[in-house]
Amino acid sequence: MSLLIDAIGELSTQHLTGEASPASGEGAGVLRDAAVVLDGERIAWVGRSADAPAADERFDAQGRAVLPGWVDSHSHLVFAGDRTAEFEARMAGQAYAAGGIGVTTAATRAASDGELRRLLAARVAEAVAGGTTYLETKTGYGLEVGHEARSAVLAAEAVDEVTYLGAHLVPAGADPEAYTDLVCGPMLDAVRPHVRWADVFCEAGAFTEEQSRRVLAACRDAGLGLRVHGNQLGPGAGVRLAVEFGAASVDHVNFLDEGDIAALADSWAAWADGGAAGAPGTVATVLPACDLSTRAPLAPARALLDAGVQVAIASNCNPGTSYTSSVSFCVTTAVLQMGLTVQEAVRAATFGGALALRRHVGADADGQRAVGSIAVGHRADLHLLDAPSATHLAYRPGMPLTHAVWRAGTRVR
Ligand SMILES: N=CN[C@@H](CCC(=O)O)C(=O)O
Ligand SMILES: [Zn+2]
Repeated sequence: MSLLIDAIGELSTQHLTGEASPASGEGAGVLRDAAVVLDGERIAWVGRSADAPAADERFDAQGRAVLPGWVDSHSHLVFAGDRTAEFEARMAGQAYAAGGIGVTTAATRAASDGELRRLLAARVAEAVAGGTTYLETKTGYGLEVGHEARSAVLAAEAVDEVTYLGAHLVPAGADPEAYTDLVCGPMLDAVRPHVRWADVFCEAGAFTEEQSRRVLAACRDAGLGLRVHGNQLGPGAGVRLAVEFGAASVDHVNFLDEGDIAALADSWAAWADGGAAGAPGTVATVLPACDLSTRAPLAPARALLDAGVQVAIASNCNPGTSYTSSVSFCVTTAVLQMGLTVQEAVRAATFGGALALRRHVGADADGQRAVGSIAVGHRADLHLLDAPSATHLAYRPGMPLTHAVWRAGTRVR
């Protein structure tokens, strides 16, 4: 069954320069008076409305804007409980500290499988309703072999990509070195069949550089892709470790020095913008909602882009630092407060997220279609705004602009 989405006022393709998009013949960026044909789960055609082929059905976009669905490459959705009191204390001037993770860990361990499954499904539904079509989430509120494995299993049922974050916090009373051994050994073995990625919170109050290095090495040796929570609460080793280990992404990046930015930029030196040649480097993932909720200095997204670093924007939805899955809100904030243009922010929240999850091109070894950009053969993940252009995301902050969402060719909102 094919569907022609016609009369699109503005189409943000975000596809790579040089990548085939035969119908349009244009490079990365924006098409006006456009149309897209979906065929099953894939995009079959992209181009001008006037040239659109016939399809089984037609949807009239009535001049509205279409973007790729948001690719949310950083969230922590497997949790129970609430941290309102901690948030209120923070708004009264208290600083965020990693220890709050322990509160959520206790509530999560106490929840039944059914309760966690219900909470997770509701959170995924909220994300989709806001235009997210591809979603990563992490373990990290189990912090014990059985509970981490349970979180991984439940996450794998509900989202597209699962990350093992046993190295989120050393549980109260545990010896840090012995806990790191557990994360690198029995816990990793239990979680491994259910996850594609591993992450470590390399920060004061969480895991030291040496402990983080051990976790990254063990998880790399187990065949997992790597990600790092780094430089969130202060300067530190997270960014450099991420680059050294070839991590796909380092996330937060609030406290960077020139050397950190140079290391990230160097990681992209061999990557051609065409995406066909050279290995991608380490994406810098910024989390604007988290920065606001923790009253942290905003991550230097503008400086990172100017240095040639590929940037992603993600929600970091979690009960401690960022209790929102609204990528639209994050994009708005990146434009209004981080100095990105609208198209830079849209790209970071679509193509950038896909790059951070290494799902940005073609069909990979898993046979999965590319996400995060609109090009022939890619997965048909589209976000139709109730607005004539993506600029309205920043021009009309906070307004409910998600009009329709297609995920793998199916209308989900
Ligand atoms: N920084 C580490 N982890 C989460 C917060 C987790 C929590 O406080 O519950 C984050 O990405 O912000
Ligand atoms: Zn996080």
